[in-house]
Amino acid sequence: MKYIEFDQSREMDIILLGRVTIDFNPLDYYKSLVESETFRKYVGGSPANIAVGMARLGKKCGFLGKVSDDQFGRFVVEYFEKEGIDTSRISKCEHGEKLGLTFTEILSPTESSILMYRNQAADLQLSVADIDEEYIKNSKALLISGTALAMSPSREATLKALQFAKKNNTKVIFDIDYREYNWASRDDMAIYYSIVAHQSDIIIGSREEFDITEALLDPGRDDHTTAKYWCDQGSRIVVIKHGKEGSTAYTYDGNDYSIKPFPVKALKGFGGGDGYASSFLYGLLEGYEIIECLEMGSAQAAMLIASHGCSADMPSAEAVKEFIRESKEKYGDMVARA
Ligand SMILES: Nc1ncnc2c1ncn2[C@@H]1O[C@H](COP(=O)(O)OP(=O)(O)O)[C@@H](O)[C@H]1O
Ligand SMILES: O=C(O)C[C@@H](O)[C@H](O)C(=O)COP(=O)(O)O
Repeated sequence: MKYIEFDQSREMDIILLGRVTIDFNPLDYYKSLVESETFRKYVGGSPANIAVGMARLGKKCGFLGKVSDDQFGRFVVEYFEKEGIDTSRISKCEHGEKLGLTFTEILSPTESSILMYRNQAADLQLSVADIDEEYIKNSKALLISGTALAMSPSREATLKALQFAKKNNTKVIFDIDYREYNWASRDDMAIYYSIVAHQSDIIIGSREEFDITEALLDPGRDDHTTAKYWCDQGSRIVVIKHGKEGSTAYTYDGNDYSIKPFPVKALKGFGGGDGYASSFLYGLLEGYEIIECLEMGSAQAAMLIASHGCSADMPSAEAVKEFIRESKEKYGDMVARA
């Protein structure tokens, strides 16, 4: 059963809107950031990672974002171009705003944290003037990363993109992508997350992210109540992730499909979410059954957990499928059957 029908006549598969930044991941990991001395630089930011992920899987991606007018801004644009991502809607900041920087701390395979430098972050300078209807109309889907709603002018730009997507039947994917930085209050998060969630065809988030989104509605829901609420509001698929416990996709017809994480030798704790979104959405765009989308998402998430980088380590579709074949031989099926 296909839960979502994309307009296959459109040239672009997906536009990613929001944060593009730089990740600095320690090469001398398994110690604290206080002690780490050597870092490798990667393109970062959740929607940017997903753009690279989906481009490597073979999808035609475009990015709607803002970068600094300096060497780092050039680095990310050139990296995207090398990956075949359309950069025609990435513009430079004009008032000296700088790309956000993320220093990651990898204390152990299971304990990681991130430290973000996001004062006057370039990505949050995206403005309504940067959003044009034709671009959105030409894409099958638009992914909105929740952090883009944290501040003006990016907040209004995001809501403008959302309106054009709704008007033109461009499917809206909302990756709640909660990052505490740049938000003025929990109420602001609940207000803006829920505005977008109410209009999304697909919502992806962790339990904590749904709790934040629902804080002014009816806090304390369980997963089934959350999924039913958002599907009653018009969503076709609601994905709730539970880290190492696995994840479930709830569909508008009242069904749910669960997948366990693939066993893997973890290197770090982050990056899984972006790997997951890349393959899950790839599967949907390919017209796969939802359980196959989940299997690919969970597999790619595990591959990212085992890698040093996020964007740079995104695999090809063949590599994800090979990983699934090998894992199934060793460990059996990851589909959690009721
Ligand atoms: N240790 C792990 N081993 C294998 N897969 C994992 C591991 N931790 C997380 N994952 C996978 O990554 C996905 C996303 O992780 P999660 O922590 O839920 O989201 P996020 O990274 O966005 O915070 C999970 O649903 C799971 O499939
Ligand atoms: O999203 C960011 O700005 C930082 C990412 O580039 C980072 O590497 C990361 O934390 C990925 O996290 P996840 O995929 O949500 O686990």
